[in-house]
Amino acid sequence: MRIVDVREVTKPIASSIRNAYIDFSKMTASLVAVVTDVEREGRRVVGYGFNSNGRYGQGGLIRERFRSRILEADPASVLTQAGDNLDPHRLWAAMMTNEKPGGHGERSVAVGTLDMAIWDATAKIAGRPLFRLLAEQKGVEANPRVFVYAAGGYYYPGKDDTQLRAEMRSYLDRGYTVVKMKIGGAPIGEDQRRIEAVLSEIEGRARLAVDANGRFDLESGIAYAKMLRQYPLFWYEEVGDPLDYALQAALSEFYPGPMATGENLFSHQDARNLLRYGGMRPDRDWLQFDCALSYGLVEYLRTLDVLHQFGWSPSRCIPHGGHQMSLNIAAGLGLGGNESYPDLFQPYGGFPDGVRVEDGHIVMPELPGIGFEGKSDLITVMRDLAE
Ligand SMILES: O=C([O-])CC(=O)C(=O)O
Ligand SMILES: [Mg+2]
Repeated sequence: MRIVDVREVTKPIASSIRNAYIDFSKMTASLVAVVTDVEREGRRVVGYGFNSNGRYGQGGLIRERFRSRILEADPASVLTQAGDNLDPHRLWAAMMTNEKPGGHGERSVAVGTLDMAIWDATAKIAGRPLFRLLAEQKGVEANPRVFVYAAGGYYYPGKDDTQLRAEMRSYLDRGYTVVKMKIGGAPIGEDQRRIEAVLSEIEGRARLAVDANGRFDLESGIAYAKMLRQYPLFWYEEVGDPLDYALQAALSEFYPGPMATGENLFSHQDARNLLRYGGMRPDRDWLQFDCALSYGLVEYLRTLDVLHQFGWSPSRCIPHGGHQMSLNIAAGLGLGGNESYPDLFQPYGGFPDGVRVEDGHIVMPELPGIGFEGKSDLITVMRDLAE
């Protein structure tokens, strides 16, 4: 049993949307395939992965460093002890050979993308849905019913409050009970008007989260906190620079409601610093680390260990990214849910065909691997790469 090839292609996921920090006019993502020599049900097992929106494709790093480390590793050294499957932990160690600690930048995205494909292959070789495999490995009960919320509410040219309201209403009509919109990309008075427009549209049917995408310094973060705290928001997200833990800690003095952050922290060490120094409150705040940007599930398991040490429940995690990988982690390991972008980043985001959101939850189908084979538009693009 061995990995015979690793392929990467960088795909556009561009759109005209804008958050408080970046526009997505040139956004890309890496799609990767890990090709094995194993056959299951008459088909070669190929694991697939991709990175979440926001950090661009990582073809250069994957092709120049990580692909060759996987292919050059002694095949037996990256299998389980019994030799009956790939071992994602050993493959992770092979990928990270000769990498210095710290500086968790783009490299964590490249490794996270490959790690997704490795876990997909591993679960397919085991013939199980990944969430079942993860629950079994951890000795816990899987829960295939997962909370999901609808992220959108971006700024884009020509969009007014009427369109914003219609967008949010459409998420409610599709079964969501929590919706998210962007703030910090307009003057505070304008954002307040947008928030009130959305709140009056969804009143009684759903809750609203707002996301500043790390735009604010302490002073504007506090000004927004004072404005926002009069509304019953689901959360106030990524207020300041992701690595400015002192800012995050100071904010909690001005914002008693739930806050969320973590999508731009890319290692368990950074996550630990957030818990050590960021003043995050385990009874109400939310952690959004996204394995597809942060060295994958092997690293995410370390992050969950850190959470445990600091007295945090995995149910406080609702990852960024809207991909099926995090849905599997949520269902298998008891996370609080997952992000979803109902109208963006297709075909990568979303759910297998036929999965519907009901009362803010989906139910995972029993598909081997991550479940990409159940999403026809996605698996078509994937198979173009490697089958
Ligand atoms: O707009 C983005 O970069 C995505 C984002 O923050 C989110 O989904 O929370
Ligand atoms: Mg965000």
